Amino acid sequence: MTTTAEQTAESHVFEADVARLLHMMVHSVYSDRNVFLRELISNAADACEKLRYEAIEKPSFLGADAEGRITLTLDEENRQLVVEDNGIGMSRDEMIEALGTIARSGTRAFLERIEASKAAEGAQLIGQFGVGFYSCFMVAERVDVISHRAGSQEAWIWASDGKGSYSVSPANLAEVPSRGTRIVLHLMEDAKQYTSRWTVERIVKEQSGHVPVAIRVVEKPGSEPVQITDGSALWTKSKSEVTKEEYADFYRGVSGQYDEPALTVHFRAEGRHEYTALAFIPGTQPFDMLDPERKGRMKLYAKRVFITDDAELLPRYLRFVRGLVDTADLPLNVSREMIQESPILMAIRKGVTSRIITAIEKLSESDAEAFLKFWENFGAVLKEGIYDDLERRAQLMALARFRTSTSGEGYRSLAEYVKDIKEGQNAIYYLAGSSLDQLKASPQLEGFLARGIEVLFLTDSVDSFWAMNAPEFEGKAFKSITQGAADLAQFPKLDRQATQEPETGTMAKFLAFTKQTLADHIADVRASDRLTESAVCLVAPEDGYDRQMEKILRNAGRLEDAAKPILEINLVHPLIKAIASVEGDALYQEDAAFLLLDQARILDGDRPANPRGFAERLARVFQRSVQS
Ligand SMILES: Nc1ncnc2c1ncn2[C@@H]1O[C@H](COP(=O)(O)OP(=O)(O)OP(=O)(O)O)[C@@H](O)[C@H]1O
Repeated sequence: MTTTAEQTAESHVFEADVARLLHMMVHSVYSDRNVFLRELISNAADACEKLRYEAIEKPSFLGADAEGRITLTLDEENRQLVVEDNGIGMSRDEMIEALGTIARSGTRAFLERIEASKAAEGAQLIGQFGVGFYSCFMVAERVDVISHRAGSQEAWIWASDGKGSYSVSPANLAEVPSRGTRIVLHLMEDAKQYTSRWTVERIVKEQSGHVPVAIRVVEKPGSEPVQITDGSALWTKSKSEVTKEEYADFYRGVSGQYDEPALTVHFRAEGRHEYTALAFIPGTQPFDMLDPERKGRMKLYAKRVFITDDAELLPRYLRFVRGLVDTADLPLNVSREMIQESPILMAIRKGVTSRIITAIEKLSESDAEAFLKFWENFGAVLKEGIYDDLERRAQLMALARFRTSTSGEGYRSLAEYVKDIKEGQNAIYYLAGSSLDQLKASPQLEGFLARGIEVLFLTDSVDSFWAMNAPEFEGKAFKSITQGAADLAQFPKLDRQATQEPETGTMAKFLAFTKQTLADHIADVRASDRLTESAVCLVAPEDGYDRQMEKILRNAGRLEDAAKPILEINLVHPLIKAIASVEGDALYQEDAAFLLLDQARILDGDRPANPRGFAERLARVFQRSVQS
């Protein structure tokens, strides 16, 4: 650094989330420190690829130095490791943006989860997050980033000890690379092994052997560079030439995850469109998978030139897939915006989607255990396709697995449901809600359990949407058991003794009284055949939304006035019989009617509509029961 540069160094404070991430990294729960090298190499390779892309429009960016290159210089004496690339480089503003903030969505939620977790689980979470540039502070007590953006007449030095602030100062052009980024790691005492050629070479080959840019090592300052990987792109090889380990290494590089892929799909399409796709389904769930803002991360290459990772190469319901597509059909000088609308890309998207779904289908047939693990990780996202992708709806429904009233700890497919369906049953019954325990305790379920009729338990928020829209599976419509009439009378109860005919006269009067009393709150009161143990429950009217869908829409502020529900009453329940038999005490019966309604609300996980009124009525009824 020159004297002038030091004088003009500005100090900046890290954004709060960066400071938290750095703190965690340094006091680290994360034990595999080697990953910092992969993160830096991956950024360097991305920078080389971005340069190739920008140079299509501005060939002068390449000058006489066209080939992308990453150089690792080891300096044992000064305990330094330098990672240098001749890629696109960063301007001052880009540096401040990229190395002082975290742009990724879901970061705050991630940090909270990790801070609340135990050490071992935390380590795993960090792995899933993809620690990025900041991971170098696991091994370095100080980091200098010297960067020269292609085409710019300025270069900048970013420096930090990772403890809360960093400085940015202009660099002397004569002392910096003509283009690209040099990252100098001043290694901690206990990280000096990263100046050993043997160690570094081993880690690089293991973690980054297939990045598409050649990597060289300079054993000590002044030595000749030795190339250790050739930058040949793995996806251009044929499947038989690639080992499982090579695929796994490549997957880790492209996904930023540290696990094994659950499924690898690698193929070359020929004919109308020519392209190669290499796609992976991760073995574990990324921490931000359900984040609706989360983008897909399939990279698009054109003849091995990286174009963008923003090309929507897959439908949203496959956003957990990682990988790339390389095509010879796109002209390199096409703009990113035009790429989005290109018919070639649409054809590729269709082709890759089909191959991935077919691979998932094959997995479901060949390895039930692996498939269920996949389903537990990604089923909730894949199900969005049942709603979104009409063309593949039937295929996706066939893949779907569910907890049901008869599945126990296991899962059931819709085909299994239909195979075991009761004689005369025309619907696939479902119950939607936010937790399995709550669903299992639902009063609406009782009559179905008593008759041995299977009910799907739907706990993902996307479920209510597709279940309402999916017309049918193998000729059976989907029907929510919290909506409309249950029509269960035609199915005998498993335990026939339980049924008792209610006394119609008194009960009819009681039903009519309740209906009149609660008229402002409910659409109807009727005798229920879906209840066996509970006294009451609420269901939604036949047309409109079911109870869960109403809740989702209301919580999202998208439903002003929910339809009035229907109160169903179990006429053989001792409580109902007792209340109905108290004739001539209108105030008591009115209190009881309101309390029954509130009880049904509570059973649905809601609160009494008027807590004060509820408390007063409850007090009166208690008092009466003690006095009488
Ligand atoms: N060698 C480099 N050359 C140019 N830009 C770089 C370089 N290293 C980092 N950057 C910039 O810094 C940003 C932050 O890097 P970081 O590794 O933290 O996250 P990322 O690469 O965006 O995300 P991920 O690690 O999940 O892929 C990069 O997106 C890039 O813009």
